Amino acid sequence: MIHQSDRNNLISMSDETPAGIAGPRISLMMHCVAIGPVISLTIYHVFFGKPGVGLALACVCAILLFAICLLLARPESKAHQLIDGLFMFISLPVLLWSLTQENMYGIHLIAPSIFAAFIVLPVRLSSVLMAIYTPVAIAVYWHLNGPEEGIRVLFGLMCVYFFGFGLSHILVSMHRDMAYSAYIDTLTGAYNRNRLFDQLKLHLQSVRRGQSTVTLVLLDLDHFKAVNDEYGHAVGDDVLSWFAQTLMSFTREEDLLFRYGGEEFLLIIPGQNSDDCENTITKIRSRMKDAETPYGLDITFSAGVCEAQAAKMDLDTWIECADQALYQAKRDGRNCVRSWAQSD
Ligand SMILES: Nc1nc2c(ncn2[C@@H]2O[C@H](COP(=O)(O)OP(=O)(O)OP(=O)(O)O)[C@@H](O)[C@H]2O)c(=O)[nH]1
Repeated sequence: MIHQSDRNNLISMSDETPAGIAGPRISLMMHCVAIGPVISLTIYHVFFGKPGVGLALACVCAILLFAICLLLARPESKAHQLIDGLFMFISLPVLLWSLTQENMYGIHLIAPSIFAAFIVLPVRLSSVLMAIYTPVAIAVYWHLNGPEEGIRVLFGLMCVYFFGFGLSHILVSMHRDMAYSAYIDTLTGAYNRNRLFDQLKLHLQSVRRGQSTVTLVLLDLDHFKAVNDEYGHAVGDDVLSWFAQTLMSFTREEDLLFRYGGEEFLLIIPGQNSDDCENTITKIRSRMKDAETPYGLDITFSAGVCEAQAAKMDLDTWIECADQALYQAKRDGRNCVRSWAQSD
């Protein structure tokens, strides 16, 4: 089982926007369609007051500027969200203010702007912001036009609010679930190989920059075939699941566990060198020995440890060296840990 905080970090729903998960091109189109009319109306009110060629040009320029800003910022980056936020925080009050003006120019754009906020802002932010903005817009309109008109707008805007709220949550949670099942091995709860190479690359880069020490551990259950043969595949599955979960409960938040193969797991342990790691695995082994195992089976594992060495290693050699150390542990009788430096 991977740590809860890490599951949450895998895809943080509160930071995601429906536009952002659609990919850069669709995202850009959705931003322009969603915010474009709101920008147009804002310029109209602030600079012109009545329609004309100047207004049209200003609107085109504003939307182009907006699109360029977004193109320069990576989707889902903080800069991207800042640009969205900035445009929404300028546009929404202007729309509200327009309700207090003669002819209430902005009334037709209040509903689209609420919807736009749900599409381009992070879900948590848009839910809170629009839960304040929608009643304020209704109250302003009600106050100026009386209860009969007010009730109509109330129904309309509340529908838009709940529709936008529901849609944005559905889209983002569907995306999160998809990303989750793409990264997590369902039997054990450990990460699967899809995420492994990205993480190894990131850690190797930080070692090369001299920023950290990272050690990789390959772990393999001993005589696991015998468990399957003697007790059946279902019991074997329970053992794998127990092993992964127990391992994760004995490691730190920043250690990442991957299911590397059938009964083979890989741990990335940042901040520990080879010796520290050997000690850690030895401690884990003795805690596991005392733990309650499924069906009271005697479960042991062998481990190969390899610290990343900036000058020498690429990804393949790093894993290969850990594999050699694991092979040595198996040759030395199993139920032990060997580090690559020793076995080399
Ligand atoms: N139940 C179950 N068994 C699996 C799974 N994946 C692989 N296996 C089994 O794991 C066993 C691995 O056997 P071996 O590679 O011979 O390893 P071992 O018996 O642990 O022997 P040593 O590693 O040398 O100690 C095979 O019997 C596979 O069928 C799985 O998802 N579930």
